[in-house]
Parts: sequence; C-alpha cells; structure tokens
Amino acid sequence: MFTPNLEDCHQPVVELEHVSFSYRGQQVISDLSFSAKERDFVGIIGSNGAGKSTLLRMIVGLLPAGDGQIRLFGQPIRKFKDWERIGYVPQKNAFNPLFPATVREVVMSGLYNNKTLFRRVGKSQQQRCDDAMEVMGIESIAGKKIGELSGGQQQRAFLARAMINRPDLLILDEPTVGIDAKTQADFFELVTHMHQHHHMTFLMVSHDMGMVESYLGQEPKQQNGSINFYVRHSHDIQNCEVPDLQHSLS
Ligand SMILES: Nc1ncnc2c1ncn2[C@@H]1O[C@H](COP(=O)(O)OP(=O)(O)OP(=O)(O)O)[C@@H](O)[C@H]1O
Repeated sequence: MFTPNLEDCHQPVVELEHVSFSYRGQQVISDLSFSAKERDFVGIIGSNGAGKSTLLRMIVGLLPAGDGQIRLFGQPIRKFKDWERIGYVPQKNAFNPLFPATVREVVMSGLYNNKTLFRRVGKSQQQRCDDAMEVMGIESIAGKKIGELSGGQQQRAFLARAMINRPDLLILDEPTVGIDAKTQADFFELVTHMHQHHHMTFLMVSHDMGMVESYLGQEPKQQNGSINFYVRHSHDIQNCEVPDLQHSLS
C-alpha cells in the first residue's frame, strides 16, 4: 500500500541554526536551533525574562541575530522581502482611551508597509479588512474607537490587523495577557480553530500552561535555557495532499 511521507511534505517556515543574542553583553538566547514547518503550531513557554519576546523579535526582523542563521520560508532573513506573509501581534499594549483610531483603521493599518503606505486603498483592500473583521467577530464594532474597547476586543482587532494580509505565518506574543479567563478561553478557541481551518503556521508565546497542554500536549518537544517549545506538527492535523493518488491506489 502507498503511504505518503507525512514528515517531508511540509516545507520549513522558520529555521534557526545556532542562534544567540545578547543585549549589551547580557546573553539572553544561547545556541538555539529550532524549526517550524507549514501548519505547525508552536507554543513557546518560559519564565519572565527567559527571552521569548526577544526570540520573536528576531524572527520578525526587529532585532538582528547576534550569531547563527535565521531562515524564513527557506530564505536567509537578510534577503527575505515577503513580510506580508508574516502576521505579528506584539505583547499587549493597552490603548489610551483617547487614542483616536477606529477598529477599522487599526485593522487597515496592517496593509501598510513601505510599498503600500502611499497607495490608495481600493475595494479589494476594504474587502480584506471586512473579511478579517468577520473572522474575528468584530464587524459590529468596526466604527468604535480602539481605546474604548475591552482588552479582549482590542486583541481581536490586533489579530484581525495581523490577518489582513492573509499571512502564512502568524506570530503571537502573549495574546491574552491581562484578559479575563472566559475571554482567554474564547480567544484560544478562535486561534486553534484558525489553525485547523486555515493553512497557517503559528508561533505563540503564552503563560497559559493549561491551554497550551490541552492543544499541544503535556511534554515540550524541545528546550533551550528556560524556554520550552511545545509543538503540534502539521501532519497531526492534515495528511499531505495527494487525493488523486490515494484514490487511484486505494
Ligand atoms: N531592549 C532591551 N535592552 C536590554 N535588555 C533587554 C531589552 N529587552 C529585554 N531585555 C532583557 O532581556 C531578557 C529577556 O527579555 P524578554 O522580553 O525577551 O523575555 P520574555 O521571556 O519575553 O519575558 P516575559 O515573559 O516577562 O515577557 C530580560 O532579562 C530583559 O530584561
């Protein structure tokens, strides 16, 4: 019987090889090698100050890796240009209630990068914005000021902002910190639903061990210093897509 090779059909999305990082002589990440493939869900767990946010900032190009190599979608990070393929939700910053932008404006701002900043926003971009807000269930509050929303609603808006380019990789840094337990559980359900139904890879820093273990298993797949990596591999969810072949050989 034909058995597809489930391990090899998913391409690497993030690869780190012997990466280290120091802030002014204080080493935070030491000799980290790690990779995530298409549709993997990686939970990054560790104590305060372990270096989790630093790691994510290196992966999104906000900090340069001191030593070692980072590759994104198979390309060395210094050559990588396709940043629309990556959505990033940094650690929560509560918005000042006086902050004037609406939810729609915050979500739309996810479209702007160096290339699109001065381009007129067309119908298709508006549609993308509507789609992202619909997925996050925030269409009804599109016109509200972001600063007037609850923490959970703000996080949904940031997630919609990260989703507007329909990224292949979504990076979330403690997305539910400071949010009540029920909203956290709803948010986690939304994220795992997205993982199962959209073709995306997730890297998520979280302190919520219960939720991480329930989705990613009890044991970390890898450790580096006091950072633990819990992984749900893509092939646990979906087989490689070879429907015709499978059909004809069954
Ligand atoms: N810009 C900076 N300059 C100097 N040191 C920094 C800077 N940012 C972080 N650090 C230090 O680097 C270490 C790792 O910080 P980082 O924010 O990556 O940890 P973390 O694991 O995300 O922590 P937490 O769970 O508290 O968010 C900490 O000791 C922190 O004080």
